[in-house]
Amino acid sequence: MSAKVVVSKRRNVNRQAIFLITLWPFPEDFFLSDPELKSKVPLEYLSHKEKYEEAVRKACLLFRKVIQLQNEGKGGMDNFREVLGGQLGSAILPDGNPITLHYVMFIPTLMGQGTIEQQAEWIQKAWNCDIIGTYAQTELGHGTFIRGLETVAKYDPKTEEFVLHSPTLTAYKWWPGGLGHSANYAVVVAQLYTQGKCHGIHPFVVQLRDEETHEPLPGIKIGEIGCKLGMNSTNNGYLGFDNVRIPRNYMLMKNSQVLPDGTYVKSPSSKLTYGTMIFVRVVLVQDAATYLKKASIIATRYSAIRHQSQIKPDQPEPQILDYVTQQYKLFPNIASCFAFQYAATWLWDTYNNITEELETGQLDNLPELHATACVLKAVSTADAAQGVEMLRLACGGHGYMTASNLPSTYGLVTAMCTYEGENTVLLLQTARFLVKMWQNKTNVYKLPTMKYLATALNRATPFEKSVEWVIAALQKTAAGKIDLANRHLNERVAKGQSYEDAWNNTSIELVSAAEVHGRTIIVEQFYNTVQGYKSRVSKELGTVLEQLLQLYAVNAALRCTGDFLRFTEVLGKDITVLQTWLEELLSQIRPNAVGLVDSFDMRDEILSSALGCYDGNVYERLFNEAQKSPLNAEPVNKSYNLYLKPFIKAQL
Ligand SMILES: CCCCCCCC(=O)SCCNC(=O)CCNC(=O)[C@H](O)C(C)(C)COP(=O)(O)OP(=O)(O)OC[C@H]1O[C@@H](n2cnc3c(N)ncnc32)[C@H](O)[C@@H]1OP(=O)(O)O
Ligand SMILES: Cc1cc2nc3c(=O)[nH]c(=O)nc-3n(C[C@H](O)[C@H](O)[C@H](O)COP(=O)(O)OP(=O)(O)OC[C@H]3O[C@@H](n4cnc5c(N)ncnc54)[C@H](O)[C@@H]3O)c2cc1C
Repeated sequence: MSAKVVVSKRRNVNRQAIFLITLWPFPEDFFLSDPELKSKVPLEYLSHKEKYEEAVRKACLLFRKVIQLQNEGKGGMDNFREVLGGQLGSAILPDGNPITLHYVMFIPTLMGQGTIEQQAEWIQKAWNCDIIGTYAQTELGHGTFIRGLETVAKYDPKTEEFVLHSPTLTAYKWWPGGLGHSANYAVVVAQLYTQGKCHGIHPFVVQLRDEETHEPLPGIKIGEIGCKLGMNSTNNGYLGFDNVRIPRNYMLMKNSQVLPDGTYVKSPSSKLTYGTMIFVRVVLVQDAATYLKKASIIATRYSAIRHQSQIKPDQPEPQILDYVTQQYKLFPNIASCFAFQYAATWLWDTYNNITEELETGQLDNLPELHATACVLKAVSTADAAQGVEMLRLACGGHGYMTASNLPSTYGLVTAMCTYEGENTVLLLQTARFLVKMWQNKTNVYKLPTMKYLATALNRATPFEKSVEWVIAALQKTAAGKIDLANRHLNERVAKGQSYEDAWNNTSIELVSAAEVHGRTIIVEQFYNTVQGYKSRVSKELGTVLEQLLQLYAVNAALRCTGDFLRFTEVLGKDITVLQTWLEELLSQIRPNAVGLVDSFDMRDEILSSALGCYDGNVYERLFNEAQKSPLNAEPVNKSYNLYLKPFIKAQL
């Protein structure tokens, strides 16, 4: 079947209507039609240095255009979100944006951790890009355990300055995006010492480079950390301090202060220092959805084009989209795109509501927000990374081509499992809060994401083929796992282990319990969203949304088969019903598969993929991309006469 026929075979699925989280009309054309935002040579054929230089060129043009839109009154933060996110952002800068951290962490930290006066001093400069910042927290020796960070900031009351110093090599900041050669300022997280006492980690604004010459300032040792699995133009850098002095008011003092005489004024909560990390984790759930959508579009469209093998001996080669195993690789990932999108939207609203409460000094909901942001970031990024790799494999050899854009997308999405809190560590953070709520259930009913813990364990959940049953079974399983882990914790303590050792020895169960809790939230949000839409969309659309919800739920249930058999009333025969249900749903979704991924509404320029192009001309595009290889510029490469020919002759 030629590409043209495939294009016309798209079902009458309304592209906009399906994806009901319609984004405001962002002017994609304003960016994508700009020839200066296109690379003259495919990035993969540039050197490491050229990749970075090309990325800086594009990033500056990109943000200049965003600021132009803003000055013309055409959008604000939403435009930044678009160009920084996994959709347009990664299309224009597929190997990472060296200025991302300026907008994603430097400015938000100034806003979240600076006093009003400090915001007045720094925010406008940052928005105007008079200064370019990054967020320097991680060190060579510490990324997760931030209470163990070694960079010190010692207050000198005589000069009313802080002296920043890296006492060891492992104290060097390592990883911050843009730190290598792009940023001239940073928020630096360091151990605060004043009047001879350490008060833990605090954020400081530090100038790194001269604002005119960009030369590193005295006492600043700075550079780039080298090649990585992906994101090689993000300019992740290292930073060491040799007794660098900064004025007292360069410590961001919204939550805690150091007075001119060195007196330390404690924050209402040490946890407020961690605020920026919650914000980014919330943003990453949306990015997980975006990267998974991109890979789903590419792999599904390619699966409609690719013909291979035979289902029946006397039949022509079918679309690989007709193999049920191929559908099983693709369709649950399509359903996950919707699930993560709806979870991201719900989490973003929750974050905004609770952040407003924090502004009024109300901290009650911060612990649940932290636990929820941790688990949704961990589950969505892990599933998205696994999903993108599965979708790459579903495209066979051509999925391994750089021109497919699947390897690069994998490089971007898998990094999210590590940065902004390594996933295991974040799941343990959620587990810590779940166990605390389990041990003292008096307030659990007040927690929207955890109130099920009050009743789920003893609630009967007789099997039925419904999403409602899956949610109830997931809740009962999560409660059962938390209860069991808590019992094992107590048994270990009773046998004489310290609570910390007991925690470590129970941590596999704790991580698993937190993960099931996270999946419970995602399925429930998907369910709530679909219920909310059903009365507002056409019957056909409601049916498709219901099919996607059921597919996501039954797939989540089948991933938990072992735990369901341990913690719910489900029996082996019920698992067979779930498997058959899944297969029915794959068949029901098949006619709309291409229309569904079209509804993600990503243009070819965003997909940047020879396999995912809307017109389906895959083979021509693969061949044209191959011609861009510098090796094809000449029929005989010089290595033949230099090495190969002498080698061959020597063997004769
Ligand atoms: C496009 C996007 C680009 C982004 C690029 C990437 C940028 C980065 O990677 S920036 C660096 C990110 N680094 C991290 O996320 C570090 C991860 N580590 C951590 O957050 C902490 O070390 C952590 C939470 C694991 C442990 O911290 P620690 O202080 O030892 O906490 P812990 O002892 O476990 O708990 C202390 C209390 O603080 C609470 N807490 C911890 N973190 C937070 C938080 N972020 N918000 C609120 N509360 C928190 C805990 O819940 C606990 O509360 P309680 O005592 O009531 O139970
Ligand atoms: C692409 C990229 C961009 C980044 N950008 C920035 C940035 O801009 N700014 C910045 O400050 N940082 C940045 N980082 C650093 C990132 O935040 C850290 O890598 C991350 O926090 C993990 O810390 P780590 O690398 O020290 O890993 P570690 O914490 O050493 O983790 C290694 C292993 O130890 C395990 N482990 C650690 N602690 C525990 C525990 N308590 N219990 C159980 N297991 C544990 C982990 O699960 C993991 O398996 C970036 C990282 C990447 C990959």
